[in-house]
Amino acid sequence: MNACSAAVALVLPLSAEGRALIVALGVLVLAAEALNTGIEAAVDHTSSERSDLARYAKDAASAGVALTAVAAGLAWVFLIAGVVAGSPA
Ligand SMILES: Nc1ncnc2c1ncn2[C@@H]1O[C@H](COP(=O)(O)OP(=O)(O)OP(=O)(O)O)[C@@H](O)[C@H]1O
Repeated sequence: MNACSAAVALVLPLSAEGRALIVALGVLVLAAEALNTGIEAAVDHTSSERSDLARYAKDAASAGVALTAVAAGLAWVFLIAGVVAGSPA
């Protein structure tokens, strides 16, 4: 998904800043996914029992990933709107 996003950003007539934003947000999503994976592993290592704290930790980490993906999606919306409007994006 990130590779597709970066490839499309390179093909579309975006400014260097627009391309940098898309690539940087893609890397941020990967970083958030890595942190989420680490938190899931740490929680599972700590205990295999179900608990509210474990659920909170995993859900918060997962929400962090979702928020970075939303940020990347919003950046795409604004950049595409700029391309459609003919203004430099
Ligand atoms: N130890 C736990 N206690 C309470 N809720 C949990 C726990 N582990 C996971 N959950 C809940 O399940 C959701 C999915 O977690 P996760 O992706 O780790 O899968 P899982 O429930 O551990 O099952 P599986 O490992 O079989 O896929 C979490 O976002 C959280 O809401």
